[in-house]
Amino acid sequence: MILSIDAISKSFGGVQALDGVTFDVSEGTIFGLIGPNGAGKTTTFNMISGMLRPDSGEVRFGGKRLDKLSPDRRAGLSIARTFQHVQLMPGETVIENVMAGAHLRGRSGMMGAVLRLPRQRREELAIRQLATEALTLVGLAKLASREAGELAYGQQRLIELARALAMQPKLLLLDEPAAGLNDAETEALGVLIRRIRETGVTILLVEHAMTLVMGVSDRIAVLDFGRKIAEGSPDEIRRDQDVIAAYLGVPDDDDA
Ligand SMILES: Nc1ncnc2c1ncn2[C@@H]1O[C@H](COP(=O)(O)OP(=O)(O)OP(=O)(O)O)[C@@H](O)[C@H]1O
Repeated sequence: MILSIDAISKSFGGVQALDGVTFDVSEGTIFGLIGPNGAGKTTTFNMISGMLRPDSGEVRFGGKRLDKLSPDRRAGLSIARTFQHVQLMPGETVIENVMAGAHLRGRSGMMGAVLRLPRQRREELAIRQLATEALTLVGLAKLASREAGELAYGQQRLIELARALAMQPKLLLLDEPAAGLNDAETEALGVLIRRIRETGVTILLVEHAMTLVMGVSDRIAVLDFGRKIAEGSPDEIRRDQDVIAAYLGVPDDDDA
């Protein structure tokens, strides 16, 4: 298992956002995390990306405890994420935005900049190359020198995705990547997400667009009121009575 979520719980004041959620993600697969509004998807996502720590439970990546690591140590791990809302530098070119992702993993620090210029030049070229490959994968290579802020919204989301890919992640966390996209763009995104998996990247997908999740995920976990109510293949999830009830808003009589 590349990622193991083991009995994580989290409350915010009086709200139990997560209550003992457990699931495992196998390497090289696409794992969908779904659930109605307020189910705890973002909270789970933020615990994997390191923005939040669980009150209890463990998050392990490649066997290492993520929930114990400082933000600095996490930065060295091969986990990249995209955001629900586009976070680009609109005045910079497309490729500069993507290179900003790769820069995070560049090894020349301040001293390197002063003492080893040639090496830094080499790194710069390598980063540019990584960024170009990422842009090619998402289909934006031709727009590399355009200003990011000038592109259409759907393309800006792809720049974000390319920036995450330029980090060469083993695990890619996608937070509602289809938000704001039209049907054709969402379909194209599905093809792209599968293509990214083919390069060996493991993907965790939090998404409301059901057709996308059902179409690309190898496995899906469903959260409702902070608990996992189902896990399985897209077909199993589609037929699951608890899942159907949760989405239809049928009152939960579990605690009878
Ligand atoms: N920082 C916070 N402070 C207080 N309550 C929070 C905080 N973050 C989340 N919550 C609450 O925790 C619960 C789970 O929220 P979360 O955002 O994880 O759900 P979600 O499944 O991502 O929902 P959505 O689909 O609407 O984004 C909700 O009741 C939410 O109001």
